[in-house]
Order: sequence, then C-alpha cells, then structure tokens
Amino acid sequence: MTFVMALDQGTTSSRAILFDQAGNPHAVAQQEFTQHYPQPGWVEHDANEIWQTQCAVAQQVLRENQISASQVTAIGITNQRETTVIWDRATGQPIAPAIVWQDRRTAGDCQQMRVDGLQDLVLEKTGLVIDAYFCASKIRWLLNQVPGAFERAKKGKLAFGTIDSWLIWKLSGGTLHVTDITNASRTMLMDLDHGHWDDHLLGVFQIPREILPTIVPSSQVYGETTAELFGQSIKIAAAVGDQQSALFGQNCTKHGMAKNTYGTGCFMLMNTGTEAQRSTNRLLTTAAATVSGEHQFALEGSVFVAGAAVQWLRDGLQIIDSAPEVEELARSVPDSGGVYVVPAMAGLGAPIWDAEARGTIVGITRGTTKAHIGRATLEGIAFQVADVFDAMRQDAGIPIDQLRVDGGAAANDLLMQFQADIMQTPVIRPVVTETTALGAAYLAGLATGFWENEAQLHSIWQAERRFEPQLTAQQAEVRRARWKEALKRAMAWEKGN
Ligand SMILES: Nc1ncnc2c1ncn2[C@@H]1O[C@H](COP(=O)(O)OP(=O)(O)O)[C@@H](O)[C@H]1O
Ligand SMILES: O=P(O)(O)OC[C@H](O)CO
Repeated sequence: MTFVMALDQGTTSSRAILFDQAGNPHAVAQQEFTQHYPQPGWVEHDANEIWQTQCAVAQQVLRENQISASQVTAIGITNQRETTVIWDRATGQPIAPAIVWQDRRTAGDCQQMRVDGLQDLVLEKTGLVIDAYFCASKIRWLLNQVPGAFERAKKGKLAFGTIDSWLIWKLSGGTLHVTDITNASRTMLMDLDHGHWDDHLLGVFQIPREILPTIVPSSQVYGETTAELFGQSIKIAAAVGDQQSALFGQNCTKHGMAKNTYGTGCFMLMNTGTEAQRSTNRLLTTAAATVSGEHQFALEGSVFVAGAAVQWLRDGLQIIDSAPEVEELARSVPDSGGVYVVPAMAGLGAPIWDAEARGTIVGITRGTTKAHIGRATLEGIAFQVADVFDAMRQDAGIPIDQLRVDGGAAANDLLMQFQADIMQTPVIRPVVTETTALGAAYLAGLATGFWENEAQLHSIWQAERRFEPQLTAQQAEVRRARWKEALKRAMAWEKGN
C-alpha cells in the first residue's frame, strides 16, 4: 500500500497524516509545541521546536504504523501562514524567535504606513490591507532589531521564510530555499497578479531581495528529503498555506465555491478563478492553490473568535466541561431567549475590522440561564460567519450556492444548522474533515501521479451531511436585524476606556 504524507504545521501543534489512495486518513501523529508570550501583544515560536516536533511526528507516524519511506509517494506541507522566520544560511540557525501571525508588535509601524497613504498601493499590489498580521513588517522588525542582521541580509547570508520555506529547508538538508505562491501572497511583498516579489514594496520596507526564497507553484516536486530523516529520501511535492489548503481539500476549485473553517477563529475563502478580484467589502484577496499552472485567486475573510468563544464558556464561565458539551447545553432550550452574544473578545475582523470592539452580551432577563448564554454564543459565531459570507456574496457578483465547512467546531450540528438557517444557504460537511491536511496531500499526490487529475479527487470527495435552511427568509431577516443591533453595542467599546 502507498500513501501521501501531509505535514500540517499549525499554530499550536505539528501533525503528520498519511492519506491512502481513497483520500482517507490512514494514520495520524501529533505534538503540541510551546507558545511564547514575552510581552503583551507579542507571540513567538521557537522555529527549531517547530522543526523538531514536525520531524518527530513524521517519523512517528511511519514507525508506529510499520510503514516504510518507500511506501510514501510524496510529502505535502501545509502551514500556519505569515509566521516569520529568519535564519543563517551557513549554520541553519534562526537569528531570533519566529514572529507568529498573531503578534501585534509592528502595529504602530503599520499604522504609520496607513497615515503615510500607502494603503492604496499595498492593496493594489498585494490584495491585502496594511496590517501587522502579514510578514513584511515582521521581517523589517527582525532586520532592524537583531544586531548586524540587515548587513548580513544584504550580503546574502540570511534567509527569510514562512513555515513552509523553513520546513522545506530543513527537510532538504539546507539545499532548497523556496516558498509556494499561497504563502508568498501573505507576505505583503508579492505582486499578486503576477506572482513575483515586488521591487517597489521591497524598497518601501527596505528588505534586501537576497533574503527571499524563490516563489514556486503549490504543487510541484521541489526536491527530496535527505535520506537520513526517514531511512530513504521522499519527494517534497507540495506546499500551501493552511487556509488555501483547506479550500483545495474541499475541492473548491471553481469560481464561487467557498469554505469556512471553524477553529479557534474562522477563515472563510471563496475561489474567484483566474481573477484577483479586489474586495469592496474589506475582504482580502489572496492566491489560491492550483495544479493547472495558471494563477488562481480567492477572497478571504476571518472571524477572530469562534471556537475560542466556546473555550471561554468552558474555561472562563466554566458552564461546560468540554467544548462539545456546548451542543447539549444549547439544545436544552428551544432558542436563545432573546439573548445575543457578540464574541468580540479580540475585536471584530472582516468585514467590520473594529479592533476596539469587545465581547458583549445583550438581552439578558431574569429568565436567562446558562443554556441561553451557551446557545447565544454558538449563534454569535454563526452570525459573524454570515456577515463575512454576505460580504463575499456581494463581492462575488454570482450566487454562492453552498458553504463547505470543516474545523473542530464544524462537528457541532446545532451550530451548522443555525449557520444554514441564518445564511439561507445550505451548509455541507464532508466525510473527511481533515481538509487542511487533505489539500496538501491532494496537491502532493497530483504532482507525483499518486492521483491522476482533479476530476479523480472530485469523485472521491464525499459530503457527510447537508444542512438545509429551516428558517424562513423572513425569520432569518428578523434575527439578522437583531444581531446588527447587538453588534452596534459591541463596537468601539474600548475607545471609551
Ligand atoms: N463540538 C464543538 N462545538 C463547538 N465548538 C467546538 C466543538 N469542538 C471543538 N470546538 C472548538 O473548536 C476549536 C478547535 O478546533 P480546531 O479546528 O482544532 O482549531 P485550531 O486549528 O484553531 O486549533 C476550539 O476552539 C473548540 O472550542
Ligand atoms: O494554524 P491555524 O489553523 O490557526 O491557521 C493560522 C492561519 O493560517 C493564519 O493566517
């Protein structure tokens, strides 16, 4: 039996999953790694620990399942995006801790860039809003703050990479310095329409070109792992940012097909085909993964707090013992009893982008119970997703006839039903919900003949459940109107502080 191995390097854990030819996960190994919060607003990872855990789980999944490297046709990598690593090309050692996508240390620099009027240029070139989320200001920070780094970078002695680059560098024994186009599109340094580094932006951020990896397609044999790692070399045949990977893993390869991943936060992406459509609703434009050779794009919107609101019910309010329990709690009442929870604990993301919004509960009466709060929290997640979906629908200009879902909280049937109700659009949950890893496996498998073509993948992808809207359009409209009222009360809260 042969397999494709997906390496799924996420924000909190490293996973290795073997997929068989039917596209089913055969075996999984996973390790969490350390989150570092050295100052308020800072989030760091140790890039060596990322590598060690990723390598360990890849070796473990083979060892524990008595599978040899010769049975692994290819490796596909998918990763937390934007997290920035700079390392020394000679020693392979990072020059500083990796700056994680959530890190806000460069927010002031980004604010200054907006004041300087650079937003239109950045949007035009990269499809992104200027924000500390993306790599450019993080690279700039590292080159400024680590003594001698800028000079060494100019001399070509340092390498920058997102986690895909870093893992490929390590897997290949320091011979490959590449990044795939989906990851590159999150740096804020790539000309999105043409898929190359943009000299003008490199000038604005004062980033020497010598530090950058080569941009490669998401599905291609880039090279091989060293033989020592797994007993013999394995082809490295895909790299893709985790959200674009999930889009591909959900087979959303045509214009108008969209997926939403319900994890800690939510990430919704919609394929826009070969057009890098700019949003008029404050969504991001990003590169999508493709095997055809032509560039494809997606619109993206994120909700900052989704599953994390359920964690708050568990750890903060302590009204449930585990996340899945929220469903039973919510089902114990027929509705939320007029309560609305706006889970804006970390501000509001797309399409509102209000960093000063805060979590809000409105509509509490003497009859309100923890079950109403639990139900309203789930509904609050769904309302936020519906707002992003509306923005996409408006930008798309074509009907989006369904939303494919995955991620931990997509297991919640009540949440999925309410999502369909409130969007008035069917929600489809696939049999294999490991779609992030699956996307990377698909891309690696297609590059190496493990799977013949995309049509074959479309035939093996299966829906597990389809949630049809049960509320009438008018009922949904009434609920959405009340939600908008609740939102207003959450917005700009922190401003008054
Ligand atoms: N049945 C459930 N109902 C609601 N939320 C859930 C459920 N199961 C898990 N979650 C939430 O989903 C998140 C975990 O999903 P996961 O996809 O593993 O997230 P991430 O990749 O961001 O760590 C947690 O925030 C958890 O609270
Ligand atoms: O690792 P995740 O699943 O939290 O995803 C992180 C995103 O890629 C950040 O843009």
